[in-house]
Amino acid sequence: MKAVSRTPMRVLKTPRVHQTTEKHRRETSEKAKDPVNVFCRVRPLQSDGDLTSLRVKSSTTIALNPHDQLLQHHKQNGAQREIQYIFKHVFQSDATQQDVFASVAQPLVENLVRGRNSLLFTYGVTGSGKTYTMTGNLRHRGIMPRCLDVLFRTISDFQAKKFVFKPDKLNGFEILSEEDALLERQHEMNQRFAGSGRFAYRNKDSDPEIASQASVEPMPLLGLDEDNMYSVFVTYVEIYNNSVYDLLEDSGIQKTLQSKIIREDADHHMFVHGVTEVEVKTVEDALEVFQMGQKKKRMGHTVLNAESSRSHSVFNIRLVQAPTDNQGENVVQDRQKITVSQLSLVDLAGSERSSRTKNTGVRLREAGNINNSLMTLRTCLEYLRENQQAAINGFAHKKIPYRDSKITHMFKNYFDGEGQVSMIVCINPRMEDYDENMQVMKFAEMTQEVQIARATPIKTDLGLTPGRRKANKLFKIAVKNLNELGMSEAKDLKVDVGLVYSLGPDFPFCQVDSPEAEVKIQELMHYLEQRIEKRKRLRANLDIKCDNFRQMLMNLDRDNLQLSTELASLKAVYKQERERSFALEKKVRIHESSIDVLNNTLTKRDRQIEELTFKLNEKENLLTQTEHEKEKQKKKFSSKMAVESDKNKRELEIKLRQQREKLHERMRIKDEKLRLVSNIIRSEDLPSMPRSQSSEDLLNEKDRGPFTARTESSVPATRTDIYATPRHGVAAANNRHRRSRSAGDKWLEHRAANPVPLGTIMQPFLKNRKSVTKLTDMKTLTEHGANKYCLVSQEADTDGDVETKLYKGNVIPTCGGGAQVVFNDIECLKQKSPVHSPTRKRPSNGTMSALGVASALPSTVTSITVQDVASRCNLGIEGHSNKKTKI
Ligand SMILES: Nc1ncnc2c1ncn2[C@@H]1O[C@H](COP(=O)(O)OP(=O)(O)OP(=O)(O)O)[C@@H](O)[C@H]1O
Repeated sequence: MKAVSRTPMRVLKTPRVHQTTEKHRRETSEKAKDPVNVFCRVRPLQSDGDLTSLRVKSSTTIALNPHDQLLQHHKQNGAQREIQYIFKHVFQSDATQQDVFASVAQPLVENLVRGRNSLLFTYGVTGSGKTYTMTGNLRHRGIMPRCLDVLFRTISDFQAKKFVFKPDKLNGFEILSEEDALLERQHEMNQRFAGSGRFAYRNKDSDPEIASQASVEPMPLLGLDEDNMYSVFVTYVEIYNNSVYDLLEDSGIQKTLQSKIIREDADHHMFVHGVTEVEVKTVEDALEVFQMGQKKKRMGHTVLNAESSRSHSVFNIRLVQAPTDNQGENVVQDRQKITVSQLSLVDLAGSERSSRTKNTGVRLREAGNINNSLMTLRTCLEYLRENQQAAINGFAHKKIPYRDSKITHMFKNYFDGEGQVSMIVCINPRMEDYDENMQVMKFAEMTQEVQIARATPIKTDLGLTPGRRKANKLFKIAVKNLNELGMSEAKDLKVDVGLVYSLGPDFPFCQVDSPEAEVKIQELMHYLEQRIEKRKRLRANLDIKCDNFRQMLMNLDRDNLQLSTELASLKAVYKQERERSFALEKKVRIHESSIDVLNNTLTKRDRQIEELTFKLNEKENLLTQTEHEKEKQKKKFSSKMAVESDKNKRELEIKLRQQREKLHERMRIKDEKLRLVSNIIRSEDLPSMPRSQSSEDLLNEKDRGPFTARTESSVPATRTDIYATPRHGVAAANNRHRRSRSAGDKWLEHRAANPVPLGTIMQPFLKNRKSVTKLTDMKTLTEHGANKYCLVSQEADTDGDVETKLYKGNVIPTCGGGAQVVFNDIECLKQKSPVHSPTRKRPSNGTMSALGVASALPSTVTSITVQDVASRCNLGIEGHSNKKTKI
């Protein structure tokens, strides 16, 4: 920044920028001072409807404009329309966190690495983005995590082991021996395992917030002294109501933090007495410590009912560095050689006035304290600037009231001493903040004019060879590699990196015109003798080195010669191998081309297989579909068939029932007829019934069927008479089958197996007869060629009289090849029982009783019923032999 040209100033009507004088600039550079770097960051508007009071005119200039209504008010107060301010850089609302870090904080981290102190603070009204800029959030990491990140990346390979540097509680550090540091490390580890101590809670990778904040990859910084060892320490304090609190303090069960005092160390640096300094080895460690501080801060605020924006937060990063020894492996055990540099990151409280926030009570006190501390900061900077200007003009100095506020007291040595100070002015461009922003700008304007002495880098030169650490490291790697290759001579190799080609300190100051000239000359002589001595030593050393070098060169030359010969032979071998390799390559190419061809074929085949598989799949699908269809049809038909068969079954059942009913009906009619017939038969005195319509005729008529001709006219009336003579010449149903009487009738007698012998005077006349006991079908009739049929039935009545009835009929062949019997005569023969009274009794029912004649009649006769007789009488066999018998 061109310090003077960027001094902001009010512009009257037309914007105008003041330029500081050339004299001021020259004097500043002469004293190697730098102005405070003031940057401006404009945050985005919260909503699109918000009015803005600010306009960014260029990368360094902004203009503040009051709104029209406000303008009226300001005009009345004598304010101007537009005021321009110039900064080192203006970050517009779309500037990224990385932009801000790269421009503002990266140079400060570089300072830190080079051993210089820096201070960076954010200033602005509440909600203007101070914390956002300094700390940021998970997605938009602020300056602090980025500083840590870049710092650790830079020193990662050059860090001292933990506890090599130990804070001495007076803002300085001491160096522990390797053994002591190891003990400390073990102690810490024990504490961690035991779950006590400050970092007992620590668990790496446990906090995603920390992990994400430490995940960017900035480029490491330049300017690192690679022969030094580094350690990073952090402190985190809060200034609230003008009291300093240590946010990393291990307060145990106590909830409230104890306020700390600020003290000055031996080098006139201010520090918080008894503050907890935590050594951190990684960025994650550091962020975890910060988070712990944040937690404490929130807890403290809850206890005190405070607001975070009402306190100043100071996060200090301290880098401790010290040179390494001759071998570049350990830190030189000399605390005088330690360099401590510090980067203080300060997030100031909101700068608004108490009148605006309309605070009362505690809040008013807070606001008052904030105002006081910021006012003191302002006053201090103002006085500082005035003093600096007065010093140029030779005027008296004003006493700067650093002690009036903790924040100024803490950073006194930055302003009084040396270092680099930067400030980011955070602006919320909304119209409501116009007045506050004006105040902020005024402060920024004044701050930019304050000059801070540039820190002189501390050179910790021990006279040791620069780069010794790296050389040593490389040498070790080389030895290790040789050992791995099995070269035994590697063990004896030694590296000499400690050679010093320096004649020592500068000549002492000699002024020989003073009274102490003698002493001075003596000192000078002593110095020169030492120098000559040293030179001799160096010469001798140089000679030895030169001899060694020469010897080495000769060895190298010899080796070179040997190597050249080897190389020539190897070249020849190489040539041969190359030719062979060419031949092999050629073969490979041929094989490759054939592989290509095969691959092509394979691809074609694969494609064909794919196509066929596709077709097969299609076919299979079709088949499955057809089968499915078939199955469906089958199911359909089977269900249809089931329905049909059900229907048929039902119909058949109905028909069967009808048939059965019909049959029953016919049976009933037949029974009825038979009953009548049997009644007629049993009637004792058979009156000569007119033959016109006897029951037998009725029966015959019914049973004859369509193929049977009525015999009524041709057959003479049958008379049932116990004395009836046998009749001959029964009319045939079919004239064609009539037999002549002269031929003689052939009788088929159908009787029981053991008939009761007929003891009657009258014997039945059956000439040319054949007896059968069973008549199953027409075969029996036709077999014997009978044309007459006689059914013999024997019954015993209740008096024991045996009655033998002979039912006679003609056998008439039928058209279907069967035969039928037409009964036309009944003969009744009776035997009187000698044991019973001659009184005749009619049988009570149609069944012949076996009582009384049991001994005389065989059992078969007794079982013959009228029904049986009727059914036998009614036997008409017709049709073919395999046809059912018709009844
Ligand atoms: N440049 C920016 N870009 C995006 N968001 C921002 C920016 N600056 C601030 N904000 C947002 O504005 C809000 C207020 O910001 P922040 O807390 O940093 O203000 P502050 O000045 O620190 O306030 P306080 O004085 O109360 O601490 C936050 O939600 C933050 O994310």
